[in-house]
Amino acid sequence: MAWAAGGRTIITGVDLDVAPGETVGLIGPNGSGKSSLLRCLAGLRAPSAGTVRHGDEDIAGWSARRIARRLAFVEQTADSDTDLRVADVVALGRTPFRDRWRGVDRTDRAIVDAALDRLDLTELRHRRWATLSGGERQRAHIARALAQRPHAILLDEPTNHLDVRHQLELMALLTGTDQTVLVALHDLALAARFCDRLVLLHRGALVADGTADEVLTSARLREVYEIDAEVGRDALGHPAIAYRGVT
Ligand SMILES: Nc1ncnc2c1ncn2[C@@H]1O[C@H](COP(=O)(O)OP(=O)(O)OP(=O)(O)O)[C@@H](O)[C@H]1O
Repeated sequence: MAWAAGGRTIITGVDLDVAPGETVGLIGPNGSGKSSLLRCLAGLRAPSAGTVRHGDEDIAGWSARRIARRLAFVEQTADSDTDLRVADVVALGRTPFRDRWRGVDRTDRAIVDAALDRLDLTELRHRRWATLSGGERQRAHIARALAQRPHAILLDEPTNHLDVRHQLELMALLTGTDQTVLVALHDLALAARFCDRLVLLHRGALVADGTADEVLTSARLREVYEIDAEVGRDALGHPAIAYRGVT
């Protein structure tokens, strides 16, 4: 699949197959194409070559509602200018499943409550959006995505506003579901620890795809991120990267 914009090819020849239930970490430097690829996969951008398939079907021509019944997308700058309360924002995740004349029913409410609980937002459910911190908003957007009960969930840097506890909780939640997860992350150690598989983008191309040990090598970090780093394990045996500096 490829995607071009502004007279430039931004995603070039990416061939990516994600198995049901897999948690894939999408990594790569600033501008490598992670958000662009996620937008194509979410049906927000049409590929200039190739196809995006969900299951066996090409999603070209699918309505936004049909896509939202299959997959949820949490964008990086997913800020909403709204006066809604937290629970109402999360309930927006049920919109693709409601017909026009029916309000939120008991099933929807139970799904919203469960999503609020999983993101540690139950106490904030009545708070107005404008009063939330950045991390609380980020968690509410993720809860909204979970309320869609999607087959697949795409997340663009979902941990960038979260404190360490909420980062760990979110990653455990994402890897603990049977949903297919594709998550763009800048924190390589977090990606290595929690994802089944890492996909590395560089200048719009897929340059490595495999386990963390296969993808995160000193040589590749030097080549792609232009950093001098040592890849190893921390005292607990989790993946760790020691950064010496830039090359
Ligand atoms: N609509 C557009 N028109 C022109 N160029 C674009 C457009 N969208 C993205 N780009 C460019 O494509 C490249 C990839 O951008 P993208 O946002 O996908 O990168 P990224 O890997 O998500 O970066 P970051 O880590 O900084 O979020 C960048 O150079 C960006 O400026």
